[in-house]
Amino acid sequence: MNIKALQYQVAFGDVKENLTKVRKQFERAELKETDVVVLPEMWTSGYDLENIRIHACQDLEPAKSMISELAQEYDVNIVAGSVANVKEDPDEVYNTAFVVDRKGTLVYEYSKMHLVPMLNEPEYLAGGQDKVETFTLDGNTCGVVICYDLRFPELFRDLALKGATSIFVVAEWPMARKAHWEVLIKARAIENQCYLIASNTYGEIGEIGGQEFAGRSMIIDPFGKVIDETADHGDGVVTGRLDGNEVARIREEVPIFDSRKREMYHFL
Ligand SMILES: NC(=O)CCC(=O)C(=O)O
Repeated sequence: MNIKALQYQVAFGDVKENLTKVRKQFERAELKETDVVVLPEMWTSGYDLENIRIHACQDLEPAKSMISELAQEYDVNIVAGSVANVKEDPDEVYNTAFVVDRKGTLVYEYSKMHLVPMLNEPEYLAGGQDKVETFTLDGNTCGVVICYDLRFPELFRDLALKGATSIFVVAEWPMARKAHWEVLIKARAIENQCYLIASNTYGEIGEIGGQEFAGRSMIIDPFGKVIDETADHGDGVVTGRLDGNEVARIREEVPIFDSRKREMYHFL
């Protein structure tokens, strides 16, 4: 699969502007021969949590319809980052990631289970209750997690054991903890011997003195090598070709899945 993960600045609390921005990013990204496009976290609203109910999508709309149109127009699968989203209960807003295939069909949806205390998410958002599952894009088994989830290796192991060979991380990761971002993305790829594809936003977002985000979107191979990365600042696209045979080769060379001792891991 040929992947492009987009790095751009999400507009704070402006859903209309953010929908337009995504269209423009698609126009600029030169998507010929691309199989999957990846967007960052909370891309319709940013972290405007005080007004999140106003900005929230309802059952992923209007974001899903626009993404579905783009998928068909460009003939690509889209790991559509995440959006603030209301489901049945109008009082609960989730941070929901979703994925559509080339036909524009929704193939997967996941609401962030680990809410970030450092960004006040638990005060404004509801935590997702569904277990993460894999989904298939062009015959490849994939998983998606959202930003702070990166700190929970159990989640990644669960996806790897369910067969994921590529895991997408959609993020608005702050500059204050950039060093963790870089190390953890690589660690999750190495320990699960799979591709990690991470899309982050960058720059100061919010009112004056708002949160600064770290950029540095990346694609890492199953041996931990950086295939491509962006700078900390500025719009950019990371590009990589993912090869299922490479995952199998690395897993044979360093056979950690065979060496696991499940019965010894008392916390499981
Ligand atoms: N948007 C996020 O989940 C940020 C996570 C974060 O700030 C951290 O893990 O550190």
